[in-house]
Amino acid sequence: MRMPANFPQPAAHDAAPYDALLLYSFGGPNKPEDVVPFLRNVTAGKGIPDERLEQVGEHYYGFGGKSPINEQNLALKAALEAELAARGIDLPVVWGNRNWEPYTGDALDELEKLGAKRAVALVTSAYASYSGCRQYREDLATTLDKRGQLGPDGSTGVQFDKIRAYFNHPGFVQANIDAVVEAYAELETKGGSGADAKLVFVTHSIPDTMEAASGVGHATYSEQHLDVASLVAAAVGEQLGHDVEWELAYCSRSGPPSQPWLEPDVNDLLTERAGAGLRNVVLSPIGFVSDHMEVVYDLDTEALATAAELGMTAVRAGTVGTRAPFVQGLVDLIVERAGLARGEQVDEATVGSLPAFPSVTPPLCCLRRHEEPSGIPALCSEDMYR
Ligand SMILES: CC1=C(CCC(=O)O)c2cc3nc(cc4[nH]c(cc5[nH]c(cc1n2)c(C)c5CCC(=O)O)c(CCC(=O)O)c4C)C(CCC(=O)O)=C3C
Ligand SMILES: [Fe+2]
Repeated sequence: MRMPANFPQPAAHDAAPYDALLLYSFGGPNKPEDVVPFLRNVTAGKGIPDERLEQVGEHYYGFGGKSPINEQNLALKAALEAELAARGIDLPVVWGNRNWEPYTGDALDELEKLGAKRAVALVTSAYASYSGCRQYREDLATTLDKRGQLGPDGSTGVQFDKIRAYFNHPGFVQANIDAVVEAYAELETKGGSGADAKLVFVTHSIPDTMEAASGVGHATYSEQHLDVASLVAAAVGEQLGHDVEWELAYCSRSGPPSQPWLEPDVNDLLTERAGAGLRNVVLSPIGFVSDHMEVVYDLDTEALATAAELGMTAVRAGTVGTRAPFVQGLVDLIVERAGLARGEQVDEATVGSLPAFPSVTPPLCCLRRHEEPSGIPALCSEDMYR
């Protein structure tokens, strides 16, 4: 499939009816004392074994107790502000996180200070699953509820809409293509051979139950990744002038060993392929929008060490971060969502074989487990209790 060199740029638009943008992320610790309370926030009631938590804590301590995620979100916020300003769109950007400061509630305080009545939310997760979709929508509803701002009909202090899952938006895909092409060049400078390299896409593993539940009303989490992967591999192959063999692998599994999660783990895949003679690898972290802890630890520290032990030449491609096609694409998505909110016909740009995902999610969309409504309300859906 051919990717457009320049995906279409809409004319400058108003973002009405929105009066603010919520940049909504995961959060991460800023210093060693934050690590344990942060992990408690993340894992509240999720049955992650203590062993795993200690391990994950060590990953953070190895980086001075500080995750790169907060600075990256500030950089994304600045890039979004610059792109909005360049298009003449007056939309203040407010940042909030599910698991660390500034918390969702801090963002709601700020939105109130701005006098915002209707905000559009952008979550820093490109794919739809419980972790990247409903969990954010539940957190928003729960936080409003605690403030007495969630009415039984879903009416809220500030009203929220959300941009759709953007894994198949041309901006996100183009930014990944650019990053992978650069990684192939880097592989050559390290003495590797791009023509012999395998392109290994990597994303966050999730439990099989969460994968199954991610497919209500749309393709599942892994199917979304496979679509992006095949597009990126084909476009990279075209630019490099040779076929690119690729596979999808997973990282950052947690949970008890008895619980099945998506596989293969990236380290296991590398080990197996090395046995079959593979010597050159490009890792492309398509599952992550920036270089946060999973990327700098699970890939740069662990997977690259595995590759080195196996005698491979390996490089890790960049994440989309603040690359221009990605940031421009996000602003296109905000403009698109505003058009939908105004009841206009809009062009929902996509690439690949999957349709644009719904921005108002259908009932039972992206539950943690199949067909088990959690009883937790979730915003930006057709039915907030399902
Ligand atoms: C799909 C997915 C994304 C990608 C989408 C997205 O980007 O949002 C993501 C992102 C992130 N996950 C993060 C951190 C953690 N995730 C954990 C645990 C879990 N993640 C899960 C899934 C995902 N997680 C799941 C199914 C669990 C099991 C518990 C549960 O069912 O919820 C745990 C607990 C310990 C552990 O088990 O690892 C931690 C510390 C950070 C912050 C990193 C930083 O600080 O830089 C980020 C961005
Ligand atoms: Fe996670």
